[in-house]
Amino acid sequence: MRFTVEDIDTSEVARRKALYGPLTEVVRELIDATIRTEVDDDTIREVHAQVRAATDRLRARQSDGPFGVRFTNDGDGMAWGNAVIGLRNAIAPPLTIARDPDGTHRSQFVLGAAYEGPPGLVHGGICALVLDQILGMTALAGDKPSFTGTLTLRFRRSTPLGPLRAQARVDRVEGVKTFVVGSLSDADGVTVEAEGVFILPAWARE
Ligand SMILES: CCCCCCCCCC(=O)SCCNC(=O)CCNC(=O)[C@H](O)C(C)(C)COP(=O)(O)OP(=O)(O)OC[C@H]1O[C@@H](n2cnc3c(N)ncnc32)[C@H](O)[C@@H]1OP(=O)(O)O
Repeated sequence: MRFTVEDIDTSEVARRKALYGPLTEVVRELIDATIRTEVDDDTIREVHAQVRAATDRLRARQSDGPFGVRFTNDGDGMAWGNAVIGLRNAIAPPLTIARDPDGTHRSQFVLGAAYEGPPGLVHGGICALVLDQILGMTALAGDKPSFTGTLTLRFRRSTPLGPLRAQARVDRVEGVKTFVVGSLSDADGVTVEAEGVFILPAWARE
């Protein structure tokens, strides 16, 4: 499992964020544009070649596998490949998740064309993805890892593409298990309710 420490300071983290963040954002836009474009065939072929060339340039030097979760010496996490919050992951919406003083976690975000399931609606698996992340981050206590054991969703009504909110809070802790509840909402209220059991895995127990 790729939890690693990188010997870098905050200014280097800031430099990398400023470098990679805009690249990821333009690729994210490219995904949306690829779905929605109605330009002519020749333009599609030209853009295909340009994207192919750009991809080949990036692949000239790359890591052997996924990004992993890296930490700085100060213990700051860099989950930059994460599918929901990753700074370097263009399929991540991305979510910025804030923690209230009482431990509740919240996020406001927009899900566009790349997350469609039924027409105009968010794919149910994407709802699960977002809720798994925010419930999982809510379950984390200190530097201990926490893995989703069971995630239960109730899709109360369809979730429209567009601006959304998610929130989560710890319901209770029983030994190595943290029970978290949360929801996904649009402007009219809750669309999906979630309950999760997050577990401190045996290999991380002292
Ligand atoms: C910045 C970084 C962001 C981090 C946020 C991450 C958010 C995303 C979270 C994820 O998506 S994690 C990836 C999806 N989950 C996994 O891949 C987990 C795969 N499963 C496992 O690794 C293990 O099965 C697991 C760690 C869940 C449990 O294995 P253990 O060997 O540690 O469990 P053990 O058998 O010791 O059981 C401990 C307790 O948990 C209970 N338990 C075990 N598996 C369970 C399960 N699946 N669901 C509910 N409860 C479970 C078990 O009954 C027992 O309860 P009691 O203490 O009351 O006896």
